[in-house]
Amino acid sequence: MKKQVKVVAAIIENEKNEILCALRAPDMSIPNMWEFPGGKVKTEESLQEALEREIEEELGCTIQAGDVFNRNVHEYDAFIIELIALKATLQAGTPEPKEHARLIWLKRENLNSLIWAPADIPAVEELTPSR
Ligand SMILES: Nc1nc2c([nH]c(=O)n2[C@H]2C[C@H](O)[C@@H](COP(=O)(O)OP(=O)(O)OP(=O)(O)O)O2)c(=O)[nH]1
Repeated sequence: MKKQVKVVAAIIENEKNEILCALRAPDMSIPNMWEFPGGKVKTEESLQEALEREIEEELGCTIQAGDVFNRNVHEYDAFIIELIALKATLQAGTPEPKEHARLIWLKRENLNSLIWAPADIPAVEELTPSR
């Protein structure tokens, strides 16, 4: 049976209505694809606690994690992911790519110019204006 992982990811929007996008590094799993930063939820953690911890570790800044925006179950070749995207707001510090290859802020209408990790597509679609 494939391993199942529960992953939280942050939809962080700045004052210019841009959303933070992160490029996975060549040495990460699912390499060279764009994602919303975050990571695996530990058993004792709430979704919000997990996301706040992961963002501190990965981006070196403090966020407040809010409500669930999108949930998607996706089957990769090697594992099954439950990807839970939460809205989040920056509280302190500036996001820096400690593990990612790059970070960029993009307007919603430009999100689909990136190559996203397949599990992220429903969240990207929900964020993207239909016309
Ligand atoms: N953080 C994050 N991970 C995502 C997204 N979409 C997606 O498929 N993933 C996958 C990539 C990873 O395999 C897994 C999250 O693991 P992680 O970011 O905690 O990375 P990790 O180093 O702990 O895991 P791993 O590389 O050892 O598998 O979920 C996303 O939007 N954000």
